[in-house]
Amino acid sequence: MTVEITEEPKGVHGMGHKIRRKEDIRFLLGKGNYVDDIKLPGMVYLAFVRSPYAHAKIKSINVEKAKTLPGVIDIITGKELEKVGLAWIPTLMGDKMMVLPTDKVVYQGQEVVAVIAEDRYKAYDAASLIEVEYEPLEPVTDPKKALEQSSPIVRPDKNTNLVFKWEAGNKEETDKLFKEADVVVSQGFYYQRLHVAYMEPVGSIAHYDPVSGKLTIWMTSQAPHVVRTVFSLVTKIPENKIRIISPDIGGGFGGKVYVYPGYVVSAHASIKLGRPVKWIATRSEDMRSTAFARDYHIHGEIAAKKDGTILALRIKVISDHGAFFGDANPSKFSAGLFSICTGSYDIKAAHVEVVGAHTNKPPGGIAYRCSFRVTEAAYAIERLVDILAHELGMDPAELRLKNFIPPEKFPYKSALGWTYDSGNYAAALKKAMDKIGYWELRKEQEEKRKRGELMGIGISSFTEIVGAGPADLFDIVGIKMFESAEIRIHPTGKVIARFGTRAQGQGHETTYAQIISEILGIPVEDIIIEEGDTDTCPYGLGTYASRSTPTAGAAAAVSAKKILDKAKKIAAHLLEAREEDIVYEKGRFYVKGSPDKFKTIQDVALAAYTNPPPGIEAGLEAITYYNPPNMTFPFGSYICVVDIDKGTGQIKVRKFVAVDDCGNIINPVIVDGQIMGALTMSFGTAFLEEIRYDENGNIYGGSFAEYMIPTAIETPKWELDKTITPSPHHPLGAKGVDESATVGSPAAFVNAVVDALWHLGVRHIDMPLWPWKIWQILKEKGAVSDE
Ligand code: PCD
Ligand SMILES: [Cu+]
Repeated sequence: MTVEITEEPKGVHGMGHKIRRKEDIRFLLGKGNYVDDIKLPGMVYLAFVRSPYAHAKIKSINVEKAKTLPGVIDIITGKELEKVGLAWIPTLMGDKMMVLPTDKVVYQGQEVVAVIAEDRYKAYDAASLIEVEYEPLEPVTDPKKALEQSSPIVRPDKNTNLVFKWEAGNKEETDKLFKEADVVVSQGFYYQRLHVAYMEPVGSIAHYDPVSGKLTIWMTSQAPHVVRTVFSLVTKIPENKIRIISPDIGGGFGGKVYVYPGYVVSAHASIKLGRPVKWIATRSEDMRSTAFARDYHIHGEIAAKKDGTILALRIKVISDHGAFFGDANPSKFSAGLFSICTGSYDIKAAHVEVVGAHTNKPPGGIAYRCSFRVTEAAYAIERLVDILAHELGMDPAELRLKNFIPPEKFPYKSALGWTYDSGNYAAALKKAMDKIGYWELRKEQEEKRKRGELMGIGISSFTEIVGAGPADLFDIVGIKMFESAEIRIHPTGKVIARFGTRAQGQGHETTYAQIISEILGIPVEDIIIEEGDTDTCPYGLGTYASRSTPTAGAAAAVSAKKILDKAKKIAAHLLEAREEDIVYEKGRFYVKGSPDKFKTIQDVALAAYTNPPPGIEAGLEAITYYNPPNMTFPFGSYICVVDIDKGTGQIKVRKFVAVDDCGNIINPVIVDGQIMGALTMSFGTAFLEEIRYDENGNIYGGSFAEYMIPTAIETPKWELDKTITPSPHHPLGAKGVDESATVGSPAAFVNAVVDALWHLGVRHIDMPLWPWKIWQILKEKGAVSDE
């Protein structure tokens, strides 16, 4: 089935309707309920002393002055946590991480001592009075150096900086094809370290009730259930005595999957003091110490025939994980889903090798809008394909069209082992080319080049992989990656539905309601969606990696269908007919042949409680734990046009067309909003953002003064379009979409800039493409104009 997109809601507002987000009223009126909005009686505040060094021994901690400051309640060190077994906790990747250090610090900005005081200001004042004596140690910030024999060792509990070695594919076959190839293109790329820079910094309020023994934690978490399980296992507090509530979240973008020391220390402090303890990171604390993204040193090679047929792909990566291996990947995938790097192309063989290293930097490596390292993969293949086209003197669009997996080959088994569910790559690229007027632009470029003007066109035809995932392949700390949906219809036909996911701005309150509405014919206004409370919601793995629609969306559809089955029986009873004779059409049941005499879903709901048929239990509800049979593979083609100023190196993105395909669409405005947001974020990646460290481990880019995120002023106009290739296995034919544009677009930007400069002998420039970098290159190539 293909869902039709409609402007005007048809009444019940099912799938494909451009309805406004239900949750926005609350946000627009300033009535959102974020962690920092919550104020409990008797609440106290926690602040951290943080390390100025990237690597240092802690010689002593003197808290005497701080203790005497009025309003200070308690001071907690790593030694205290060690006594209760909380100085270290497990990470989601099977590593462990320090909550507070006992002997040495391993990155700048690391939490060292916690202070609890009557208010936030007193807590920070007291923190500034704590004297920590350090003995600086030699740090290592370059992952390549970290892997050398002579490197300082980051971790006190390990004797190597090697985190893992991981490979996929067929090395022999790949090497053989490389030998037979007419052309081999190779290139190094550094995908820089980024911060997700959500609006709301991370935080928590822990509230331990000594009478009931229940620990409630409000937490900025994208995955509250998993965090509860881990907390229970670590603290030995029974899981039903821990309640984690993720209230409204001001953006997560992968950064809130991680478990931060503040969550753990606030919980410990609340248990110890018997009072609610609030911890909210400041903006710069958040930028400096919470999970980063990317930091991949990629070396890629692609082998092809003279006519442009791609044969094989070989990629080696060194990934920088900082002090702890804190990615939130499924446990079998040390390098996430990087093995999607064969992209949209029919490539015979491929081999990938990823080596992870510890450095004296904050941990993380979370999926920042990347579905587990898919961003890095798409960037690598889309840059390589573009370089190959330029090297062969072929048009980059034509080279892509020649090598795309053809529609008839789906389901397609990739050289690195994924089974792509559906796709039509040529259709998306051709649509983008038509929309932007590709061939005219190429002509314009040629003419401009003759006049010495710099104009570039960049394409990216990416394939995403989202919807983790089939439970036999995917787990987080051993918990299988299913997803849940519980739908309950009250006697008056009003609905509450609860999920194991947790939106951070994606609009689930609207789209999940649309899915239920689509199947049960109940108006969206009558459906309340609840997420993020582990006491009330069914167990789920959370929202990240664009998995909610593929998994929870599917679970909602299955639950709604279960309800429909029961509703039919009740309708048959009410209409005094046989169940086989009942016809169902969006919210109405009637006996075959007499559509005028019908019962509505609301009539049925009432009867479910007041007049259930004999032998059928009362109530109308269903729950599903959905295990997806496969991932979904959204895709798209993006084309970017840039003009470069020869005097300043300034780049202007003149035009950007994005054609996306996420299968059937639940809410077209939400999907477009998501794509525009993700394009804007990647515009920041390509042109502005980077977190860097010097060799002493000092951070650059640790505040918004140095870390430039795009504002409305720099952001180009995005022109969007769609093709629709439904997923064959998803009950609604939908695929995830949220990360597509961050996955797909960085290569389009860089390809456009390099395309403008290729004739000057430029093959690659690492992001961010700052004007001074471009200007320096122009100067080197003798192309700067003095005008
Ligand atoms: N076909 C289709 C698909 C989809 N949709 C829609 O859209 C949305 C989305 O979805 P998805 O794709 O499934 O996704 P999710 O899961 O929900 O989400 C997640 C994502 O999401 C994004 N987006 C956003 N937004 C906002 N506002 N905020 C935030 O935070 C955020 N984040 C980001 C990220 S980063 Mo990661 O975590 O890194 O992994 S991942 C991610 C929702 O509402 C839904 O329903 C529709 O409609 N249709
Ligand atoms: Cu992601």
